[in-house]
Amino acid sequence: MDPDEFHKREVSYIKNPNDDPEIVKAIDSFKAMSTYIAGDYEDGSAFDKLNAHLEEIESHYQSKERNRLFYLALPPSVFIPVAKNLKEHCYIPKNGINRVIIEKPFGSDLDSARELLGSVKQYWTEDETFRIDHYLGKEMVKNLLVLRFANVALGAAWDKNSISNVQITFKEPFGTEGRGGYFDEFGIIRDILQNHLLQVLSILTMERPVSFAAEDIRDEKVKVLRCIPPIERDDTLLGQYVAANGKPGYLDDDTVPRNSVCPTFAATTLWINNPRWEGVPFIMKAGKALNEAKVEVRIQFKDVTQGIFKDIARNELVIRIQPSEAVYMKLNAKTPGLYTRAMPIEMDLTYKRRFTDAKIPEAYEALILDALKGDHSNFVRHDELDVAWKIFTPILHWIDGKAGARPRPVSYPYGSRGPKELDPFVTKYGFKRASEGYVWPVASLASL
Ligand SMILES: NC(=O)C1=CN([C@@H]2O[C@H](COP(=O)(O)OP(=O)(O)OC[C@H]3O[C@@H](n4cnc5c(N)ncnc54)[C@H](OP(=O)(O)O)[C@@H]3O)[C@@H](O)[C@H]2O)C=CC1
Ligand SMILES: O=C1O[C@H](COP(=O)(O)O)[C@@H](O)[C@H](O)[C@H]1O
Repeated sequence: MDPDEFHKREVSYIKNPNDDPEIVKAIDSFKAMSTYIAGDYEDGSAFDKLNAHLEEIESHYQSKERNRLFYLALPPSVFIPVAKNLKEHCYIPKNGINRVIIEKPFGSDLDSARELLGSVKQYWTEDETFRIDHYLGKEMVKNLLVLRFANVALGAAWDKNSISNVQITFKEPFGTEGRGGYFDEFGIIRDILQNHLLQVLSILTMERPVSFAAEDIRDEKVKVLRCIPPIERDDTLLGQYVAANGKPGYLDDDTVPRNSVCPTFAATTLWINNPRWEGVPFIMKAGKALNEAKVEVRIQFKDVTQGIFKDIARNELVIRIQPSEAVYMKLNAKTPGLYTRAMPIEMDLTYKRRFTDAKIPEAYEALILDALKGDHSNFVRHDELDVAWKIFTPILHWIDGKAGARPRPVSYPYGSRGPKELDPFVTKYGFKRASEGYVWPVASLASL
């Protein structure tokens, strides 16, 4: 492929470059040459092909000085050699800026992540390295910082005194669909919880950063993550989907090893040992082949003290990351009319209705632009990764069978909400379904 094609492919992530002079400047200052997608190199000849590519790029750009951004989405086996080759063949040593965006997996446990980090560091400095977690580019994840720190009302209730429990949920309505071979090595915890959901959790719970500077934000994220002890087995529920509703089970995927006990669903509760969050359960749950596509944060506030109101619904703040971004707060209000009766209502910010002409950027679009600008705020720092692996490694080793027999996930039908054990699991941590009897939108009061 003509190396200029790489640039086009990279820039094509940014949908409307001409809308904003800053974006045009950032793109012009970089000729991002290389988008290595894992799929391009998945066969055995991966390394040879990459070498050929690098030579091609090298000869094409030899005489031209330009800044360079490399995007590496590669299987671990070729990752380090490529990082090394890029440094040796394509690096601009003088008067140029070199940056490398790296995709997960960043290792598979604490030791392997440290080894990987160490190897990359031999060639690329922390300043040049952009570890991407595309959840950090999602509009609603970026909004967390503003919601939390630009609203005194929310800030005042953001702690153990007001909050009973928090759920961070990822649901996908499809299974591995022939990609089970890849998935089976990782499982749902490495695929979703250890990175995407933990990133959401850290922004949700960190203290206010001194400024919007990347290091100030990342310092606060690391600080709160360091307060989280490794996940306990008793705080974990693992599931695997089975055939139902005419859809195949996980083990029916030909690329999945027979009798695999890889979890395709996990719910796990994290605890934050600091004065703000002590005792508040943070339940992360993620699964494939579930009943819907949804990623949300559900913050459930405590019950009102008994007295004038009994059996009243709890307040809940829902931050829906996708699909259809929304923030809604469930409150109680008087039903209109002559009598005083409380009913749950919602204060609703649905983006499509409120921001009718807004263009919400794709996560990758926003992040690649950040990398072009050299802004690390929404990329994962090395110590953040280290502490994330500290939290998850013991439970992963248990699941991998490194601490005795491998745990067997409970089964759940394709297209369901998850294992039947899920509702007792979340109830154990104080979750009470606030929506029982909740009608939205309310068409008629008489129906209530
Ligand atoms: N802006 C908007 O679009 C707004 C929409 N609404 C709508 O109002 C309705 C109520 O809102 P909301 O509370 O968010 O949604 P739900 O009533 O679907 O409640 C969601 C919560 O209850 C759990 N849950 C769902 N079904 C069951 C079940 N059968 N048994 C036990 N637990 C269950 C879910 O768990 P899990 O996630 O694990 O399935 C989740 O924690 C929804 O239809 C929502 O779309 C309300 C306000 C604003
Ligand atoms: O990183 C991953 O994320 C996707 C889900 O991303 P989203 O932007 O569609 O929410 C998931 O399907 C994939 O398994 C995982 O590797």
